[in-house]
Amino acid sequence: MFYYGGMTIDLASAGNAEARQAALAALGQQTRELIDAVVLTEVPEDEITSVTAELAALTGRLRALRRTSPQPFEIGPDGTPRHVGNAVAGPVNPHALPLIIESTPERTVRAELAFRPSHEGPPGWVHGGVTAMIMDHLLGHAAAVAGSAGMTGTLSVRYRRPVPYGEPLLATAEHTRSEGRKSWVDGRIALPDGTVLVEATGLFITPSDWVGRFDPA
Ligand SMILES: CCCCCCCCCCCCCC(=O)SCCNC(=O)CCNC(=O)[C@H](O)C(C)(C)COP(=O)(O)OP(=O)(O)OC[C@H]1O[C@@H](n2cnc3c(N)ncnc32)[C@H](O)[C@@H]1OP(=O)(O)O
Repeated sequence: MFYYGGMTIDLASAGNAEARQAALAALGQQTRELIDAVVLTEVPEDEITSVTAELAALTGRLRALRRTSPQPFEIGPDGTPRHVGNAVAGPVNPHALPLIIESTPERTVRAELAFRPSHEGPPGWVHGGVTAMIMDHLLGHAAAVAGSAGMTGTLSVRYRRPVPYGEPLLATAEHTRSEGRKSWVDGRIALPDGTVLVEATGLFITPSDWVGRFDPA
């Protein structure tokens, strides 16, 4: 079942929805590769102009039919959110890394990741807004798997060291406490040797009309 713009949709009756999502995910990945190719290209100007014209034609083909509502969203029985269109974790969204998040039996979360050249901020390093976005999402995911799915109320980020792109990193987060609809979550992005690069703390608030709707089994 998917929660979709206020409706619940039964996938079995949604035809080949999974095959379509797989095709969209492949398009998303190809587009990520395109973005990095654009950022890094050194081809001659006439080739850039030619590729730009081809991309304009391709864009027109995709625009021929457009959806007008959000992509489906669901929270699985273990509290894991799934939102294929999400800007951080959605496989069909080329803006997303995508962040692939695993939950531990203790309901902490972890994600191995590598930023891309298109995430550059300071020359040679990842943009601080991009790492904050990753932290926001991972902390929100940790709140959800702890049974406290909510919207970000506040996010505090401490940038301890510059973050490289193109290198394997590990992001982790854990729910620390809840009071009513408010939940606090801590997280970090670190090098494989454990050196912490970014630390974050977030307050997530469960909107009143979500209470009980997304409780994990
Ligand atoms: C669809 C299901 C999704 C599931 C999520 C998992 C997705 C995966 C991960 C995705 C992760 C990415 C996630 C994203 O990107 S979420 C996108 C970024 N965040 C937003 O857009 C949030 C926008 N704000 C709101 O929607 C509302 O203001 C919220 C829902 C936050 C509260 O509105 P609500 O009407 O419910 O609140 P209330 O007035 O009854 O107050 C209640 C209590 O909270 C306290 N308070 C209120 N606001 C703040 C604040 N900003 N800081 C500190 N405290 C605040 C308030 O003092 C009170 O405390 P107390 O007096 O009781 O002590």
